[in-house]
Amino acid sequence: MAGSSVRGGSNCPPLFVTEKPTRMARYAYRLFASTVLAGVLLVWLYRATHVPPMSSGARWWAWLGLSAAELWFGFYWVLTLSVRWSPVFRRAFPDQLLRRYKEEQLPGVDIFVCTADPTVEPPMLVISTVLSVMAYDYPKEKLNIYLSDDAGSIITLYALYEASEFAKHWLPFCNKYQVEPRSPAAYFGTEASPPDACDRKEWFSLKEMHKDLAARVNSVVNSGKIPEVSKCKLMGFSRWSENASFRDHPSIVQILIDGNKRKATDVDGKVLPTLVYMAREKRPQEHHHFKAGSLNALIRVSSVISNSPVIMNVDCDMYSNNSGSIRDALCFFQDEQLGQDIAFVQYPQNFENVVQNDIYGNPINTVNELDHPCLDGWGGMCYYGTGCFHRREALCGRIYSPDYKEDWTRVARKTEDVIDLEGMAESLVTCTYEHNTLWGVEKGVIYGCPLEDVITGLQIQCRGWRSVYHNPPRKGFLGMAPTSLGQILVQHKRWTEGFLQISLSKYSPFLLGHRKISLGLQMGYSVCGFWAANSFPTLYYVTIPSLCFLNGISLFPEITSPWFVPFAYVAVAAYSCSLVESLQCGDTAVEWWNAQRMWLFRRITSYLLAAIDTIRRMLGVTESGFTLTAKVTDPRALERYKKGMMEFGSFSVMFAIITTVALLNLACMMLGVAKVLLRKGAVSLGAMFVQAVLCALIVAINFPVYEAMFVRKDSGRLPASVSVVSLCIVLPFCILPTKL
Ligand SMILES: O=c1ccn([C@@H]2O[C@H](COP(=O)(O)OP(=O)(O)O[C@H]3O[C@H](CO)[C@@H](O)[C@H](O)[C@H]3O)[C@@H](O)[C@H]2O)c(=O)[nH]1
Ligand SMILES: [Mn+2]
Repeated sequence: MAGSSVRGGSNCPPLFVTEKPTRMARYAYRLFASTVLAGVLLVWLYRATHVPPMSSGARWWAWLGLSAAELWFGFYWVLTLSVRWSPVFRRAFPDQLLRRYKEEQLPGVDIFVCTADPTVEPPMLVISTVLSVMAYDYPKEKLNIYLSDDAGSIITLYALYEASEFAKHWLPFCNKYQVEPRSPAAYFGTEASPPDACDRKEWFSLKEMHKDLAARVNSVVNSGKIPEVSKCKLMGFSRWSENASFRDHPSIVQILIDGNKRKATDVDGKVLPTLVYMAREKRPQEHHHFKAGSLNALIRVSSVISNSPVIMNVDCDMYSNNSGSIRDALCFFQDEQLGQDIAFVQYPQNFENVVQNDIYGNPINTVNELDHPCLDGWGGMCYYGTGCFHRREALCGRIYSPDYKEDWTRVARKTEDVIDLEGMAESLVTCTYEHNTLWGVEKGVIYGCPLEDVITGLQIQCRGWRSVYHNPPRKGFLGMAPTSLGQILVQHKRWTEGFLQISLSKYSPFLLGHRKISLGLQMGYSVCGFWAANSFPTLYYVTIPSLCFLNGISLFPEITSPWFVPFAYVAVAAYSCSLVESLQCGDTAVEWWNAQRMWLFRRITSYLLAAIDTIRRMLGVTESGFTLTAKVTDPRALERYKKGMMEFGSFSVMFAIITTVALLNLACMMLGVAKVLLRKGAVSLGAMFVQAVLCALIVAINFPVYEAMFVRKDSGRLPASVSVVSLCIVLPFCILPTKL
């Protein structure tokens, strides 16, 4: 995509540029989209003008449902145009930044890492992330790292303490050899031997040191006991009482490295970044608001310790993969011409643990390479909760005004005395602190929604700020994608519920964003906002036409009819376009095919259950929660994942739905074809052609399900209980009246 630069003239060279696809490419896409739109309209027209007589009973009902489904799909497709319409691509020039600002003129940066459970999120994983962000290529005295531990676990503090010791060797090493990535686990995990530039002895001794660190931390994880020697070195350990627990403990803030102190130096005598451990107070009767609550606590704690104008946050499993990310992000904030109103810079989510041809279609390349650049094009990439740089003022509720001038070099520390400072910080993260304040409403991250991040970003944009999306060639962050079907579906259910809640609340992009953000952006948000609404039409489309096929009820135009053309055109055009996009964005054809399967599975399970649960919650039956996404997988399951085998294993309603749909279509296809051939000969297939193809495609895409059901013997296969339940549902449909 060759680009044209959009920027007015100025004296100093820009810190970033924005590129767009060529005008030709944009118009070609729009032309294509209008032909598809014409097809959609014709499909609607056909449905409206060929309604069967009501006396035809089943056919009439099936027709009605199908029309509604197609009406929705058409409408939804129009929404998705917003994330294809006008992508923009950003390029930052950190060298210019270096030339323009001296080190002491650069802003301080506060980095937040969140963890919530030392069993689901192993402390070694957490500290690898912490070490990767401590090692950013940025003046260390300007860098402050805060770890929020929602489990309030002494083991996590211990791991962090060990990390602070290891950092004294790791940071100078990274600096000396320009190491990438700077997560020691990721680095030593991929590099088997020292690169040429490295001193061999130094490299091996550091690797050994890291191995020892892992051994010490893991032994404490296993035993649950902190070694006495460490206890003497860090006062924080004495703060845990016998009866403190996950849900019931006081607030603890512990400054492990105080960057202000001269003695906090690495082995080369250079300053280290400030490192702070925080566990906010938890009491069983007080709602803690999950990750949103910890982020707000971190904002307050950091406000008395460093109060940097820039805040970055990552999930504990998302290490920094690019040591230049801070400088890149600052290029956007500090551009004199265009940076004024930028509230946050979001990096894409990329995953370290996905394999080639991932069976779950995990590499979300089209989302990262197309959807997000388009949101950016509308002036508002959304905030995704991790890998995002924020302007503190905007995050804390400031409304954008052109007169406002940021003081990038401000430093604020309430008191020099560390003990006082910790005490002060602790008083800001008690359970009652937020009572009757605007925290979670106007200030900080918004509460009450499983997608706190998206809603927060939207609110910031509605206050007049813009956001940008930055996707440099070397990925900024790498995280862990769930690698089992159940986990993925559950994660998507949480997201879908979150999006649906947003769409139905006063925070809906159409209400909150009315006249504040562009229509394109409102539509862009709604693409995810209406995920849940896709569930019912999709479920209908993958069951009813097949059942009708079995029963000889035709629902689509005959293959010889001119009305067949729009149906065929829309389907072929939409899918080939999606395939081409996917290939262009770097997916393989297999990945695309797998992603289509996951798309189907998510729609008939995660989206469906999310819709049902949201309705139940609106009726006051259930409360929302946050099921942590697993970060460790059973080694055998991991092997299977690498071999491209889908992981089922235990009973779940979601699996039962998937299997039922798969079995139903298999039965319909076999019985339906047999019937047509036996009774009427192949000629009569004409009226059923579309349904036969649809049914066959559903069968083809469900191949891994049949395999898991009938062929596989490993522990990840479909449990017999799921098969039995599905069979009981499908059987009656196969033997019941063939002429309804
Ligand atoms: O009570 C809680 C629950 C979670 N977390 C942290 O939140 C992060 C994200 O949780 P995870 O289980 O990994 O969820 P994912 O589904 O992987 O998270 C995605 O979706 C979330 C919203 O649902 C976003 O907040 C995340 O940034 C995004 O990566 C992790 O670091 C957790 O430690 C907390 O700090 N406190
Ligand atoms: Mn995660």
